[in-house]
Amino acid sequence: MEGPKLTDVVLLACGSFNPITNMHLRMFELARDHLQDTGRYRVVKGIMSPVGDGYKKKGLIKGSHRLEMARLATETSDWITVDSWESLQPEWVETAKVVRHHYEELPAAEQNNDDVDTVKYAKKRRIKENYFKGSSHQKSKERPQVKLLCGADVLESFAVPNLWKQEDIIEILGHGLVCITRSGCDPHKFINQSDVLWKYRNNIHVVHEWVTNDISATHVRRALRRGQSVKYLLPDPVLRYIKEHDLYNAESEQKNADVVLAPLQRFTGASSS
Ligand SMILES: Nc1ncnc2c1ncn2[C@@H]1O[C@H](COP(=O)(O)OP(=O)(O)OP(=O)(O)O)[C@@H](O)[C@H]1O
Ligand SMILES: NC(=O)c1ccc[n+]([C@@H]2O[C@H](COP(=O)(O)O)[C@@H](O)[C@H]2O)c1
Ligand SMILES: [Zn+2]
Repeated sequence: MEGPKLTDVVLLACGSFNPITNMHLRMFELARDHLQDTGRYRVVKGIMSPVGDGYKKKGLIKGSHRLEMARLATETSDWITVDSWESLQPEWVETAKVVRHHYEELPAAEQNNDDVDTVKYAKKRRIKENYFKGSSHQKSKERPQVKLLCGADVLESFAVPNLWKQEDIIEILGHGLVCITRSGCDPHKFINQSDVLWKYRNNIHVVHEWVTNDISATHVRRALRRGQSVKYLLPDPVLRYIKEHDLYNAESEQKNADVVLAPLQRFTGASSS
């Protein structure tokens, strides 16, 4: 007897990943379990998309280093990949456009082998096999859904004036969003208080992280500046890479210190001081 038809989903996480931490990786595992536990979805792939340097966030180190650390961190995963498209764009790209890009590009990308720079070949083959195994879209040629994966702080940032365009929020919610709880945030309350989020509430999956994990990249950078240990907060190969290139110090934290964050610049017309 055939079970219910599963909807294929690709999870897309956008962020600074400055640097990538174990919690960024856990987010994918938590989200996949949650979606698959509903009995409605099959998660075929995870994509991590580090933001470009044009985002201008304080302390944001070069995209090439953040990409490489993300690649090192995901080497042992057979379903989480790293994509460089966003970080290679000359200017900061709205997250809605990143979701659209992956939604439009995915089937083509899966059918040719030209993204070997983002995933090593053997790993790419495993992901491709997984992607097509028993896949509903293989027969129907249906595109998988691309759902944005984020922490509750990003969801709550939707309310920050001039940070997000309303039409972008609607486009993202149309695709669907998976939100991981984070200390200090109450996504259910936030959804209840926002008319637009309430309208799309069935497309928002809130994943409760019971083993509260407060790792933040800010904490990791601060500890590194102070010469404190960050071992076990991020994968060993990432830590080795950070040390080898001396990536985080007082100087790197001052990057973009006097610059307005790109979305605020774009949506208010503000510029650097
Ligand atoms: N501990 C956590 N719990 C839940 N979500 C998290 C956690 N850490 C990061 N995220 C999520 O991961 C994504 C990428 O986040 P980001 O690169 O900003 O990491 P961060 O740890 O929040 O860094 P920073 O402290 O520099 O803001 C965001 O969606 C963010 O909400
Ligand atoms: N309007 C928008 O599309 C918008 C605004 C703010 C942040 N973002 C994205 O959210 C992510 C947030 O990252 P941080 O939490 O590291 O700032 C980044 O990928 C950034 O591009 C998007
Ligand atoms: Zn953050």
